[in-house]
Amino acid sequence: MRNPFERMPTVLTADELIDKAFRRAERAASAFKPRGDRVRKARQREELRIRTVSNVIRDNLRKVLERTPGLSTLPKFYQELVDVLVDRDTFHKAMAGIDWAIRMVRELEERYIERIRYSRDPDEMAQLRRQFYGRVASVLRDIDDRLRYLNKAREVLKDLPVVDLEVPTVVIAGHPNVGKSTLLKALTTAKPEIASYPFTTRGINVGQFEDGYFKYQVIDTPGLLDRPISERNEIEKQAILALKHLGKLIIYIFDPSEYCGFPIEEQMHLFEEIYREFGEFPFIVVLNKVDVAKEDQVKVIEEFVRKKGLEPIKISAMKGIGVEKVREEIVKKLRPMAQELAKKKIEEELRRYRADL
Ligand SMILES: Nc1nc2c(ncn2[C@@H]2O[C@H](COP(=O)(O)OP(=O)(O)OP(=O)(O)O)[C@@H](O)[C@H]2O)c(=O)[nH]1
Repeated sequence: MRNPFERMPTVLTADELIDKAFRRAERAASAFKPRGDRVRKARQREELRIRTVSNVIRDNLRKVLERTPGLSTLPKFYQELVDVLVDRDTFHKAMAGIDWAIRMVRELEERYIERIRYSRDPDEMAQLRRQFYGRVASVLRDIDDRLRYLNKAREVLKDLPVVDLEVPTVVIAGHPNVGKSTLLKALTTAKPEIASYPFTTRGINVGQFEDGYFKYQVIDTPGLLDRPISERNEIEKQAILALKHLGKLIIYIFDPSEYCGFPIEEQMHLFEEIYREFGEFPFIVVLNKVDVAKEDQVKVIEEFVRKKGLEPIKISAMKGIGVEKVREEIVKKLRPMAQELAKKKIEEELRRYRADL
């Protein structure tokens, strides 16, 4: 499980990169012991400065290009989130700007080295080298806006949630305090990992369990599927939509006891919205806190859910009652997909293995 932007390096501003390269060049020049007459010595030293500046800058920029994934190669889930966070067009222009700068610096390096080689005057060589510095600095300043944009983008992108896209995933929905994280903890064996998620202050909880053959992932999304979608702004809506590329099954939790602080009516309303929004997905409906809920409260919701053609599962996530049933239901609904994903993975490995032979 990895964040695709995990390896993206910090992007220095033009001035930071210029400083770094010039300092490195001075250090190299002062440690260097050239041989030969005065003219030869001067030439070697200036060449070294130019090569060092060019190498430091190009290495640094190349690393940014190499370690930043192409946006269109990302899985759909990440693409949707990236679109919420950064402007693709600006992002691509910034990357193209870096590519241009690398080529320009290389070209200037060759041009000025050649001119220094033809010179026989140490003062002129120093002047040429200073000219080279000036030209390089101006190339970098030309792309300063783009470098700054990429660094800002990096800061938000490296916080994208880390989820396993190769494991069939269940997304838990329902009002705050209905028991979403308690159910996640009861369902999954591992301690849930907290992954950050754009536009939520609390991050999403991710846990996994196995049925003996395959793995399943359960995700609790505080702040996302716990209040009416109609109240969200466009950006939040898109962050919610991204979940469609991740989850393949929704567990909706009701709290008939109303201890969560939301009346049953309101919970039904939220259910309707989420059921409509995620209509293409299978749903498991859970009635939690049956240890404290009143019989008539449970009945009202049961009837409401049955009218939708769904059979609710009564549980107490806290006491572990009914949790096994929920797990069985998840497996029943997602197993074909788990099989399919496992098959694909094996085929992929086989293909790679054959290609290596
Ligand atoms: N009596 C009872 N209380 C429960 C049960 N499940 C959860 N709770 C309690 O309900 C409260 C809320 O549970 P959480 O699991 O934090 O709820 P949540 O939906 O994850 O809440 P948010 O993270 O705010 O969205 C906690 O105090 C739990 O102890 C249950 O089955 N019975």
